[in-house]
Amino acid sequence: MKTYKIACIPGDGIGKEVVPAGQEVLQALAASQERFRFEFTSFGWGGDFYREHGVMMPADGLDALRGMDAILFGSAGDPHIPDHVTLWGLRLKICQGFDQYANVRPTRILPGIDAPLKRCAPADLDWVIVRENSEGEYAGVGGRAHQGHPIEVATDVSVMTRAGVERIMRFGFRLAQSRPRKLLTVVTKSNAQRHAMVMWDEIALAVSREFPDVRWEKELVDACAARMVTRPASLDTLVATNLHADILSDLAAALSGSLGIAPTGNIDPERRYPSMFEPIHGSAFDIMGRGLANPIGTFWSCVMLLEHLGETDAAARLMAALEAVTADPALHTGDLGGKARTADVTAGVCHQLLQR
Ligand SMILES: NC(=O)C1=CN([C@@H]2O[C@H](COP(=O)(O)OP(=O)(O)OC[C@H]3O[C@@H](n4cnc5c(N)ncnc54)[C@H](O)[C@@H]3O)[C@@H](O)[C@H]2O)C=CC1
Ligand SMILES: CC(=O)C(=O)O
Ligand SMILES: [K+]
Ligand SMILES: [Mn+2]
Repeated sequence: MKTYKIACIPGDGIGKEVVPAGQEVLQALAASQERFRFEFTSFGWGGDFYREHGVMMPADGLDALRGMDAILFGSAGDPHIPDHVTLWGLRLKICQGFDQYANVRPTRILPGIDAPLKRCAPADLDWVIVRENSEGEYAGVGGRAHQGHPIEVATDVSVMTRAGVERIMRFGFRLAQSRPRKLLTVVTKSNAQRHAMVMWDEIALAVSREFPDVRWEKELVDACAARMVTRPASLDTLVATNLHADILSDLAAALSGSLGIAPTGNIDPERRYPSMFEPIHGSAFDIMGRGLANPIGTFWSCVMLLEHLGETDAAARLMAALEAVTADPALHTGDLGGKARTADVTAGVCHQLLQR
């Protein structure tokens, strides 16, 4: 029997609630079959670690993760530490350190979920957003000088490289090609951003020639946001920059019912390093520590983790189990208008798995 080594990094806030829930569900899945087992290693990195050691994770933390088959992540973000310190000290350190350049964010309206768009049937919203995850607006390049003085200056420079854009475009086209509609929307802003985004468009055109069977189009990001609301069925696969896709994917999650359902994979497509799976939401300061967090986004991220490991049957079983749970309004958490707690939803999914 195979053993997969999984690193669990709950991080902060509701990450500490949803990652253990994800582990419980993966454990139930493993117990229900004979093909594989999991060996979990938990890392207590994040805000508490920062208070004790002055850093979000140890300097050699990446070495501890390097030999893992995958990483299950919660959230970086603590109410008492600046957000840029927590995010850069943990999540971005891992994403950049392991060059997880493709961030994949599927969105669907799951069974039983009351999504907010009145003219959008569940079948009308089935998207995957591919987010560039290594450079662009979150390259980390910039600086601040003369702090507090009237002449203070601060920059966050968006950096795009030909290599970085080519690889994410190729990933986006390949993903679009693997989906039934073979349709890719390249999100851009090349009217106002006249250098890097123009290169982005040119590279999209060049890479498109490698995929003659994929229909593709360009859409400016502002219009794309509107189109997600007015014509959701016209979209399928999207590729966008780090910042654009960050914002569009929270919108996508909300349009599908809640930020609490949406999953993501921070993928190294070349498999040089472990990939990292997490719900797209953050620490949710307003509900943390109370057992109210929706764990579905984490469970769906576990489905993506299993697909990445090549365990497609197990992934499909877990997806079916969590869809059976969303179909039952008695198992909806507060973000979905229900009264269930994290533990109820988790028990519900485990129960489904043991039945299947
Ligand atoms: N990948 C990561 O580590 C991320 C970290 N963050 C960090 O998290 C902190 C809080 O950020 P916010 O902007 O407030 O975003 P957030 O995603 O934590 O919360 C936004 C809203 O959605 C709700 N929500 C989110 N996930 C939920 C769930 N699973 N169940 C029920 N309700 C849920 C929250 O209660 C809140 O009202 C910040 O420090 C931010 O930097 C934010 C996003 C991603
Ligand atoms: C940090 C953040 O908002 C994200 O990873 O989506
Ligand atoms: K997260
Ligand atoms: Mn985000």
